[in-house]
Amino acid sequence: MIEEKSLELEKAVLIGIINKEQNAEKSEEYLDELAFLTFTAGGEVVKRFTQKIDIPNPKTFIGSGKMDEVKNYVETNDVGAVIFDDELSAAQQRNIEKILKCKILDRTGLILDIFAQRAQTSYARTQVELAQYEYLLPRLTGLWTHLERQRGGIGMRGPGETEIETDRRIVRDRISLLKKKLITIDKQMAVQRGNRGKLVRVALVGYTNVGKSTLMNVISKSEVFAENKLFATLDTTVRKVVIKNIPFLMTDTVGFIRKLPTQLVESFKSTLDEVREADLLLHVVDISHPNFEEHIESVNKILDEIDSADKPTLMVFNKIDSYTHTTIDNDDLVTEKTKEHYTLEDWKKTWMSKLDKDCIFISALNKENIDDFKDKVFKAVKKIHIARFPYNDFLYQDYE
Ligand SMILES: Nc1nc2c(ncn2[C@@H]2O[C@H](COP(=O)(O)OP(=O)(O)OP(=O)(O)O)[C@@H](O)[C@H]2O)c(=O)[nH]1
Ligand SMILES: [Mg+2]
Repeated sequence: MIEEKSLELEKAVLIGIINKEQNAEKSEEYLDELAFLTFTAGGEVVKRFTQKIDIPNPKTFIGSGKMDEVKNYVETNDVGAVIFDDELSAAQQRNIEKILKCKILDRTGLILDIFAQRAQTSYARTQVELAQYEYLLPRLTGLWTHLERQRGGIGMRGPGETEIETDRRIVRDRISLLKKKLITIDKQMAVQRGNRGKLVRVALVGYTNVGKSTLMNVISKSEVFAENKLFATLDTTVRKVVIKNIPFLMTDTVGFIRKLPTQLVESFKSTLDEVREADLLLHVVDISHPNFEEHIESVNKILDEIDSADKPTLMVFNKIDSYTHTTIDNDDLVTEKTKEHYTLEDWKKTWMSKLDKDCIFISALNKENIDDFKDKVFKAVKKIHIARFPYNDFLYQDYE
């Protein structure tokens, strides 16, 4: 496992940009998420910098004036890591490292670091390690190019070149070894999934930290680890659940995030197969999060990438207990009603008109509306169960 970029108890500075796609407010929200990621990785955010730029500087991402400002801060405040919200090229990362003389991470690197810290089973560790090497490979090339250029011309094929080649070869060998290892595990997992028989499979999906594991624990009386950090779950848990008289399988798995690194999506293929092979998705949403609609979009995008967007889906709006909204005074005739003024009832109406019965509002923590939730899951599972076991529907006589 490569863990050289661990952020344990480190002072960190965040850097984001403001441009046509993301205004100052959006940029701030993205940095909030980056701060939460940093906290999850064990770091402490001491300062944020933003810069208005449409086209990032190809050499240093941000402009030189801003870079001076950051450098000044980093030097006087003993900062250990500078974290960019956007993906840096290998060259940019190297250049910035030279200027700031501290650890430079981008969002992808940070997420990989969290996954590395949190992977428990050897299976999850193998998947993360593969993703880390895939991320490292192009950067390894970049790591050396400045030396190549310095040496220049004749004699360039000296030890530097050999070293890069050796390093690259080692990494490539490792990648192919890990891939082989994963193929073997994948096969075992596929057999395991096959052994589960024809039971209906339900998968909890959703953005990270929305309460999937908490809901799993409520429904299945299991004890999946849940906490207020991102990516608490990396491994998949499958439990047999019985509601009324139908048994089915419920899967809790890794949460999604905006711009989930492609390396991770690929190497977590087998974990995501649980989602791909599910008959029914429970898309859990944290309605108390100001960006929950964007979270839904990110999740849908990833579901689309893994060919699972068309599955029967129940939208589960969780954390209604902590939902808050801004109110407009009765005598205020100026303020326009926007989404931040929506009451929970407004949201219910909005989503019910969009999805009809395929949505439910609950609190997994306070067990609010859990009976209705179970009822909806039961009905959805029953529909699939009947289609699968057509001669077996006498089982449901009591529950028509
Ligand atoms: N207020 C409130 N908090 C909740 C509710 N459900 C879960 N939480 C909290 O939200 C946090 C995240 O819960 P998890 O169950 O770990 O979320 P998850 O979706 O499994 O997260 P990952 O595994 O990291 O993707 C924990 O601190 C929970 O206690 C809820 O209904 N209301
Ligand atoms: Mg979880």
